[in-house]
Amino acid sequence: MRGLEDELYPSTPGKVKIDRSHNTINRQFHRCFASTSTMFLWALFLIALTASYLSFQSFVDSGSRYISASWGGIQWEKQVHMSAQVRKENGFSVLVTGAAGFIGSHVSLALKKRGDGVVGIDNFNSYYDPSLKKSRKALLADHNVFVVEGDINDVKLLDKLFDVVPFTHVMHLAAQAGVRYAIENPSSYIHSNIAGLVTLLEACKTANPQPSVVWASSSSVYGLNDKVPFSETDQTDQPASLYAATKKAGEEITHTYNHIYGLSITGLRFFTVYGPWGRPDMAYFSFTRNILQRKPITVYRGKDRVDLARDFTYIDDIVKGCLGSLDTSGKSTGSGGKKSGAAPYRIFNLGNTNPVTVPTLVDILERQLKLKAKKNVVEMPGNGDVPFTHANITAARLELGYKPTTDLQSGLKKFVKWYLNYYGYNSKTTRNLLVM
Ligand SMILES: O=C(O)[C@H]1O[C@H](OP(=O)(O)OP(=O)(O)OC[C@H]2O[C@@H](n3ccc(=O)[nH]c3=O)[C@H](O)[C@@H]2O)[C@H](O)[C@@H](O)[C@@H]1O
Repeated sequence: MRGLEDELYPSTPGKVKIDRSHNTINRQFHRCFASTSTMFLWALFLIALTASYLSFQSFVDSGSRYISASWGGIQWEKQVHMSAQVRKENGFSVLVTGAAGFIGSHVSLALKKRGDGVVGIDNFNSYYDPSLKKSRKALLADHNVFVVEGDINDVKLLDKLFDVVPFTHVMHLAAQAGVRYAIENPSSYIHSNIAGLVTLLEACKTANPQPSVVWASSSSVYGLNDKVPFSETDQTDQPASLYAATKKAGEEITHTYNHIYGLSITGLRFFTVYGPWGRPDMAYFSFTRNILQRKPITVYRGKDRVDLARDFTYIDDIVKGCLGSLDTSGKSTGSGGKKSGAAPYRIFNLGNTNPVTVPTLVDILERQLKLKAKKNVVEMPGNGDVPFTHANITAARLELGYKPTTDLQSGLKKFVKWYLNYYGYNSKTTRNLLVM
């Protein structure tokens, strides 16, 4: 049997000339020494191998979730400058975080179209297909909006951005979204929704001038609240998911920065936003995909066979609410990290005020796709979901002029049209698919 020592030498007979003239003691000493050093070398080799494997793994992991991109340099600064240029009197220069995301891309485009300067930042993580985010980035580039690839936890990057542009506003939409995914990956919610938020607020507080901050909270903060419709003054201390808990924490954290540093803060509780360029992880999107691919969909149902319901809100209505919030945000009062007076702190529901059940959502999609869904109806798992949401939007109507105008049927029609076009269901294929 060949030992470790033998493995280091060629096994082909005749290739090594063995010197048999040594005496036995010498030979034994040599063998013993050689075998110890060989084992030592092997151990070193194995340790090095393991270490490089582990570091490669962590590189792959971090790379796929938060694509590390390079930034900086004259050309880069020029792009940031150009993108931030304001093209109307009293226009804003807005830093939009999560700009390659669903809501972020729509808001960025709307701001740019009305003459505000916009710079985006997005980490292009792989929570859902990053190619969709890249397509949104390309669309924004066509409209002269530059999206910086980077993470809101990158202090140096944020400082650099505030150095290059004196942003008047920050529209903070970067987040780890998704209610049920928190079971699988809790730390990503802490990374983006807590640590990232604090890093961003630190940069805002130190910036001179301080920007006004409008940011995305969530209807999920109402958690197990059963008083309908949900009002901003209702209790929000019973979150049903870690996602909701991080959004609720965000409301408290932003309050602190408003109180201590005089940052103007507006938190928007979005209610299940849907529409073209949407998020593939959401029910309306994944149902559409599966129905078209003739795959089954899972429809959750509440206790006692009660249907779940959501106050589904169309993206264009949400964009109007975001712009209205920026327009009415009022100024931050601090400078150099010090507050010099009270600044606005506001929270608004942005919903549709017309909850629709999940089976009705499926019915509408079936009609629009002209295909029957293969439904698996199962009891809602205890993984963070809530049975229904319903927004009271009185405050947003009064203060932001917010008035949703798109019902679920019309909104889904626009979504389906976009979906078929984006995923290449050309008219011929679509005609084939449109058979019940
Ligand atoms: O309003 C909000 O604040 C939240 O809205 C959505 O969360 P959710 O309402 O759970 O949206 P979906 O994941 O699209 O689910 C909609 C409904 O479909 C149901 N559903 C979802 C997925 C599925 O496979 N089957 C199914 O029946 C859910 O239980 C829920 O009742 C977003 O995913 C969150 O990021 C956002 O913060």
